[in-house]
Amino acid sequence: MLHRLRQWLSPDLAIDLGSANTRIALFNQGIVLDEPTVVALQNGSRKILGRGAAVGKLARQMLGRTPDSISAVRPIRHGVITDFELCEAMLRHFVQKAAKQSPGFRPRVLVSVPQSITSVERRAVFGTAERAGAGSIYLLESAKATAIGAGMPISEPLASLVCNIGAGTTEVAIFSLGETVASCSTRIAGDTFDDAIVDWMKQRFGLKIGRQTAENLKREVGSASLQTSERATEVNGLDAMSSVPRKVLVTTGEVRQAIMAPLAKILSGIRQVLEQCQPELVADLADTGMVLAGGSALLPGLDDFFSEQLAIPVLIAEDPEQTVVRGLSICSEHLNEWQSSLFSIHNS
Ligand SMILES: Nc1ncnc2c1ncn2[C@@H]1O[C@H](COP(=O)(O)OP(=O)(O)OP(=O)(O)O)[C@@H](O)[C@H]1O
Repeated sequence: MLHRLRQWLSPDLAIDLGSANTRIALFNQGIVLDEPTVVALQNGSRKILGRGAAVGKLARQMLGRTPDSISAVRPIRHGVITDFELCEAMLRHFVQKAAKQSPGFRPRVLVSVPQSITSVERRAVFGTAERAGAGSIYLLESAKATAIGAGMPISEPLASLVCNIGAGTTEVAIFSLGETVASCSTRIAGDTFDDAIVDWMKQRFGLKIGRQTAENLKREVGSASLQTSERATEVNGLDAMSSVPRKVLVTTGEVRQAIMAPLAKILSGIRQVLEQCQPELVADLADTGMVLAGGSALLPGLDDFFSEQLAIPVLIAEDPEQTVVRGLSICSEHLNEWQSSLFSIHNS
């Protein structure tokens, strides 16, 4: 009864604070916010535009096409906070938007963090969440949140292999009996694919394009596998020599070539995780396979690519970009059960 009253006055929040997107789920209500992790500032100032409201979707519209007087900033890079002040202001805005809190009450929040986070970076997340209005704060590694969100049987004496490829980090882990048996966290993910496309367009076509155009190109015709049907799209850019606008036609095969180097690095990270494991557990994976999550799991053919290279089945989680926040949400509804997996601090 008391628990229900507290949830009514100040509902628990599960927050996936991602490099590209922030997602918030509320106790018993599911995902209530899904917005880009971006804030828009007046140039030369630290003030967020629109009296603090130019964050998320509104700020994203400004990214890449901002007038000279406005800059759009992502306060999280590779899964860790790089600009505390802006991250705090953004988070406060998102928390207020996600749930009405009764005066005097601070919500309990559960936030995902990369496995490779340092103790200093972890303290920064606690501090930022606290100043943004959180009461008790719990942190959970995003690989474990992914496995929970994907409904994997991580407490059983079986190997469960998960790979979450977001925008700024790739988190790979094998779980068995509730413990992390082997893991790897790299800063190669969707943003790296976009950078690789920018570089490749310059080398191959002598065309300069921005990151946003590269991301659109990846989403429109990108693929990781030869089995995906070939598509093509026209890309606008600036001629690298003459600086005049120019268009080129880019195909699926060309985007695949552009992102192959970062993809190979992610593959090598997964292989390293497999090598850290006992042969019996790795043998389980021939049946259980790997679950792929994170927004980059939406890249067509990524499951076929990993499946061919690793010779195990690969499944894409349902709504893969939401797997982490789903896992956090499940965890926040059963906090006692997952206590041993969490880092926490408590404020009144
Ligand atoms: N259809 C698609 N094809 C390829 N990539 C996609 C597609 N849709 C989204 N992405 C990529 O997914 C990434 C965003 O994923 P996600 O929202 O899981 O990241 P994040 O949680 O913000 O980042 P991180 O967990 O790394 O901090 C971006 O790089 C985006 O380009």
